[in-house]
Amino acid sequence: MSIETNPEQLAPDSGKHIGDVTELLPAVRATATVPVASGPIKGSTLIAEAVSAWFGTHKVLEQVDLTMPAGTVTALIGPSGCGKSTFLRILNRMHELIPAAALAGSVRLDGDDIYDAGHRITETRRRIGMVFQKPNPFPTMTIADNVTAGLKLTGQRVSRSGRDGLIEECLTKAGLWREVKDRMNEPGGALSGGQQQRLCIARSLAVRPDVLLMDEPCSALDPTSTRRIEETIGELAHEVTIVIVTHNMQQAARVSQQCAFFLAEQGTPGYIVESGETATIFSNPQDPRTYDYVNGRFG
Ligand SMILES: Nc1ncnc2c1ncn2[C@@H]1O[C@H](COP(=O)(O)OP(=O)(O)OP(=O)(O)O)[C@@H](O)[C@H]1O
Repeated sequence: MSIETNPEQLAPDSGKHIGDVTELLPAVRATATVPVASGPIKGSTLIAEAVSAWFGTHKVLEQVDLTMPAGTVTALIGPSGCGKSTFLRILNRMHELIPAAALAGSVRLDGDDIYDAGHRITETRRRIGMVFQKPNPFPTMTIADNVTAGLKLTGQRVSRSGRDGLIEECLTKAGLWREVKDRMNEPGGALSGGQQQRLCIARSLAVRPDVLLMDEPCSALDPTSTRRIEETIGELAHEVTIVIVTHNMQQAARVSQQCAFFLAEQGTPGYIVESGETATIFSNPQDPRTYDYVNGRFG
C-alpha cells in the first residue's frame, strides 16, 4: 500500500516550540503544579504494549510500551514528528481511519484489548474520548446541544428531565458552567477559543468516558485560557484517566504526574526513551537525551 497523503502536509510543524528554553528547568522547578481534586479514584487503566505503527511503508512508532494508570495525568512529550499524536490516536482507534495506516501490538483498557474483533469501535471511542488541538464545537448548534451531541452518536439516551442536569454537570466539570449558564441557547461558535475548548471537554464528558486523550489542547489558546484548561485537567484527574500531548514543558510539569519522552532519531521510528514520574523526568532523568530535551537543548 502506498502513502496517499501529500508529503508536504506531513512536514513537522516548525511553528511549535517548547517555550522559554533558556531558563526552562529552573522555571519548571519553580512552577506550582495544578491542584488535583481529591476523592476516590475512578477512570480506567490503559496499557499499551509493543505498539508499532506505519503509514504505508513508513514506520513511525517502534515497540512502545506505556501504562497509563487510572487517576493519573500522563504527559507525552518529545520533538515534533516523533509519533506522539499517532500514539494518542492509536489509543482510541482513530489511527485506523487514516488510509494506509497500520499498527501492531495491543492496547488494553482495564484488561480488555480494544482491538479485539469483539469490541465495537463506537463503544471504545465512547470510553476513550479525544479533545483536539483546535476547539471544534458545532458552531451553529446551541451550547446546550453541543454538550449532548455525542450521546446520539454513541447510541446513548437521556431523558428530557435528566438532560438539563447532565448539561450542568458536564459544564461544571469542564469549568464553564458559571460563564455560560445564562447563555444555553446561544451558538457554540459565539464563545471564546478557551470557552470553546472547555465546551468540547464538556461534550467529551457527557458520554461518561473512562479516559480522555488531549492532543495539545491549549496550543491555540491564550495564557489565561490555558491556565483555566489546566485547572480543569487537575479537577478531572480523579475521575477520568488523562493522556495529554504537549510541547510546553512547563505545562507538562504543572498538569501531569507521569511523563513519557518520545524521540525519533535520524529517520528512525519514534520510541519512548524514558517514562516515569514527572518530578523525576524533570529533575533527575536517567537518559541524557531526556535531560537535554526538558532543558530545551533540542526539539
Ligand atoms: N496521515 C499521515 N500520513 C502519513 N504520515 C503521517 C501521517 N500523520 C503523521 N505522519 C508521520 O508520522 C510521523 C509521526 O507524526 P506525529 O504527528 O504522530 O508526530 P508528533 O510527535 O505528534 O508531531 P507533532 O509534535 O509535530 O504534532 C511523522 O513522520 C509524520 O510525518
